[in-house]
Amino acid sequence: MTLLSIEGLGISFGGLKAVNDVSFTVKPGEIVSVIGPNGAGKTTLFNMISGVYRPGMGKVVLNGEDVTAMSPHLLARRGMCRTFQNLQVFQSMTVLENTIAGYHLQESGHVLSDLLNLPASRRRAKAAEAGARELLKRVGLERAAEREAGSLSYGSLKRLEIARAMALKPKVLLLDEPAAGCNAVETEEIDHLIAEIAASGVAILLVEHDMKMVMRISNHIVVLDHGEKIAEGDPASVSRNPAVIAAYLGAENAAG
Ligand SMILES: Nc1ncnc2c1ncn2[C@@H]1O[C@H](COP(=O)(O)OP(=O)(O)OP(=O)(O)O)[C@@H](O)[C@H]1O
Repeated sequence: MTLLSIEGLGISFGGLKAVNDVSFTVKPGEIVSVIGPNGAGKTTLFNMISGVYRPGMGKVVLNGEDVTAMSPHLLARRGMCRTFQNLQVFQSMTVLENTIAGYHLQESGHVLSDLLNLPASRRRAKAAEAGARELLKRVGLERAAEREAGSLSYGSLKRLEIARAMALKPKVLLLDEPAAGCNAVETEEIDHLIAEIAASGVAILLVEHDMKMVMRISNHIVVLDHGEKIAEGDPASVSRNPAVIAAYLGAENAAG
């Protein structure tokens, strides 16, 4: 069963086709990665899928519903959440407070009862805290709950960001470079976390530069070059695909 369907997505900036006619699907529990050389269009594609950019062409279909260009907030309510390449955690809040903030993104319409501190709002706050502690356990940060987020290692911050997105109980989780800036040990911890989240039935869509990680954890890989999808398949077939090898070598030669 397809959960997320990307159908012919494209966008141009000025005359440049940053992404052109890209299609693929993601199933529950599957880890799909989007790779490609610098400037291939990965971030732009992610931004279209997650409602940050309005596509010039094509559709994003989530659970059978056309959600193209829907705001990130509405997408989250329908079960699609994302993390960002640059960490979006609140550095001066505790790890627990940051995770609880994830829960509040989900809610609206409770402002008055929260201001008046009514019983229902106290119940919600308690439930959010219990849920947040549970999530922190899942990402291995339960013992850091009361620490200021700013004092965490980079790898822990990345895991905190995943915990915060998980507070929204996503069916699809979009991860933008979850291992960027992490050392080998931290990357492996994030590997395990992503695999565990996928095993629980969440569909994962990943943009990541760490090729070893991509090859280790992906079920399916979509390769972009100059905005076009040039290949897709399992890690083994993609890594020996001549078009993929040429794209990466071409990018290396251009850089060198
Ligand atoms: N807002 C924008 N306005 C104009 N051009 C843009 C914009 N965003 C991206 N581009 C261009 O679109 C192309 C694709 O960029 P994008 O950042 O999506 O690539 P990428 O694969 O994510 O690259 P990287 O691996 O370096 O992050 C590039 O040529 C880039 O310069």
